[in-house]
Amino acid sequence: MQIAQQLAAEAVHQVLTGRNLGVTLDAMFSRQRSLTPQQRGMTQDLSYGCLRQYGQLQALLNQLLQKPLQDERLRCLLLVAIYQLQQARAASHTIVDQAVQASAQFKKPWVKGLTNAVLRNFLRQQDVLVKNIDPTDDVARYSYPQWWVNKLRHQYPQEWKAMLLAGNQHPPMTLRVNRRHLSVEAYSQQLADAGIAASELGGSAVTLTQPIPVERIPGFLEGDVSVQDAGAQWAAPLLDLAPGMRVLDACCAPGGKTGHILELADVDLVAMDSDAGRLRRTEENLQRLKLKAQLVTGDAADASGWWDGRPFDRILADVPCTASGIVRRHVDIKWLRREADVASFVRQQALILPQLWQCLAKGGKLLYATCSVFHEENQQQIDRFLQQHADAKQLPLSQDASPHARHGQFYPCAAHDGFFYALLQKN
Ligand SMILES: C[S@@+](CC[C@H](N)C(=O)[O-])C[C@H]1O[C@@H](n2cnc3c(N)ncnc32)[C@H](O)[C@@H]1O
Repeated sequence: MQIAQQLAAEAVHQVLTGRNLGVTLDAMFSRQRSLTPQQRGMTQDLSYGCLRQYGQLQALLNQLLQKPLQDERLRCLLLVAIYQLQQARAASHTIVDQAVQASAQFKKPWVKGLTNAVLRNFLRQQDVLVKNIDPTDDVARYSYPQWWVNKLRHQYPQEWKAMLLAGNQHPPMTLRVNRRHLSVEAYSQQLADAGIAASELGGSAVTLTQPIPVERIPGFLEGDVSVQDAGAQWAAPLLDLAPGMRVLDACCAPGGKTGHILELADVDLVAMDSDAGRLRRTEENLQRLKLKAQLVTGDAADASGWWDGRPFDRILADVPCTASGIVRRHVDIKWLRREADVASFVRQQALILPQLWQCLAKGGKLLYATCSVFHEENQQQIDRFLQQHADAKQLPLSQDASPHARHGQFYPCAAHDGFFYALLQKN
């Protein structure tokens, strides 16, 4: 699987130069049409794994080098190979040989020798190298940027470590059963009949013990289920929907929560997003679920461009955010985000929220949602909004869905990603 090692190294390099991992892999796979599903799967596993542990891998590699490498692509190849050696899923000599051969592409006389020496030294000294990692080096210890560790340590003096570690786990595959089609119990039975181990998480959520390709999920193509993290599945029930309501799903794409809203109640739904491409994915999702909404392309920060003036009874504001709560699914976010991005998302959210508020009917409810764990985007944003809007009050959340939630902040844990929900009512 030399090709997977090389492609993963290239994908890691692309992420470290600022590109999104999913987009990078999609582009790679569409260029390399001859790859087998196994090769694609392995490329994905290696690039996700390497970025998940990047801080630690980097600290290990640095101990093995006498001076920093100038060639970033070579550095990424070594990081991927060290990750593979740590995982020990293939014979170590094969991993080393593949990396040595791959390093020939760098066309420098010393490079094969260096690759061979670094990786063989790693194998010989692995345990000592791990022990020698400086315990005060947070980046190496937790594999997050320093500013991220500092922020969480400051904002969550009790929980920060558990939150960082939860973000480094492999995410489970969780499904949402379309209860318009069948009950959770009936679907669990279908899974059991198909020999797929799973457990019910409450509400409409069922987690598979082992992730499987979507095409193999029973009833997926028929719209019986969708893939959605359990934390994201709280949004639609929190909206407290009733048939006939006029509902706005703002920042809806790719439509995970849009489908859930329509599964729960016969509402008149407007689903809007500024990204026309992502909105098409919302449309495809609704087609699969056989549900209908009015899809609108528009800027949530400027309601004059898309709102017809008729107030909404319910609004879901699933605003753009740092996505700091979902890093176990999107490992690249840890390395793509910069500290200054937090303030920039806070500014966007602060523009969107009052615009959506004016579209809400008196007595109506707006659910503000992020998939972030940073306070600035969450309760601090809401506190500022409440100070500026005398007609708004924050309601307690009716659902106590998770033992890992407090005051609307759902902490990332084994069962769900990190989310924040604030339910506001207009007086
Ligand atoms: C967190 S994602 C939404 C996820 C979606 N609600 C779901 O459950 O599948 C945020 C979305 O906000 C959209 N967005 C960002 N800025 C926006 C704006 N100013 N107006 C409308 N949509 C925006 C992005 O295109 C993105 O689709």
